[in-house]
Amino acid sequence: MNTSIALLPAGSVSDEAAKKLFGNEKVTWNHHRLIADVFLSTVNNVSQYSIIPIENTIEGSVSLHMDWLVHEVDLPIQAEWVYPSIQNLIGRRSELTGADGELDLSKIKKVFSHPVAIAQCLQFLRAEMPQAEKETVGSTSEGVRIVRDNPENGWAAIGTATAAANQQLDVLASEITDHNNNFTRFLLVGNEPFTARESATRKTSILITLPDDFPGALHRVLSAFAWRKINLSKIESRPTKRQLGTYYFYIDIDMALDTVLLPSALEEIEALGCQVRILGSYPSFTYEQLS
Ligand SMILES: O=C(O)C(=O)Cc1ccccc1
Repeated sequence: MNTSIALLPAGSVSDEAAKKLFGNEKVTWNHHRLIADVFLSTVNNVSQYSIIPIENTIEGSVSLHMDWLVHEVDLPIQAEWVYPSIQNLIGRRSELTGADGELDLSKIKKVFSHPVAIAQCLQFLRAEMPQAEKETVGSTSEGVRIVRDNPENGWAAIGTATAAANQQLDVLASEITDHNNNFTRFLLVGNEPFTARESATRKTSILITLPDDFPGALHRVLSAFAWRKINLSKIESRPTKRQLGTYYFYIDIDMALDTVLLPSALEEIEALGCQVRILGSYPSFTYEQLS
């Protein structure tokens, strides 16, 4: 049977990244306009896995997606990998040329894209088309589709060169992100382990909620990892959504859950009165590993 995978629409960064992870595997792609539906497809057993962009070099964590992962669903992380986010300005050149026949970006009235893609290109937009309104949509490819369906409005989108080609639009400016070396970290979530590829690197993601009124609790949590020489690659606090000023900590650990020292570290943390939720223990792939 084919593996079925829910993800954002064809031509999105997620779509390109997904093809990199799955290579020549036989896969059925279930595309959705909204990330909520990408998650729900696996929750409802329509897909085996969902593909979630979770963090970006420029923008940091994608809060909406983190919130879905933590609060709305209970889908273990089965793999993570990184993929470059190369963004382009896309539209109809014929609609945006001046009397001299040159491309005139001051004719652009509105730019559509995913909020993370807009955030990656803010300086470019400010310098090149300060007049343009920005409108966020569910994915970069959705923005490109809207521009395709609405000619003669002076609209443009930020998206992949694949989306521009798919929708027969022009790349007006390529590689427009404000910083080079811009990568996005993707998660594969679902109930089945990912076995299509092997990686020597494994990671474990956990959520920790500290007990109330325990001065130094975070210090004690961190020292449970520190004295065992367990490396953490990320720690981020996010609101619990229950009361203003209460947080949980999202922690990525550079180690598989069954590595000797990790279970005892987590036991020590629970003994402090912390709640520990395991989000997954999974292989991690660099871009080079997938190329
Ligand atoms: O909208 C897309 O193309 C996505 O896959 C989400 C996204 C947007 C910007 C950078 C990385 C992922």
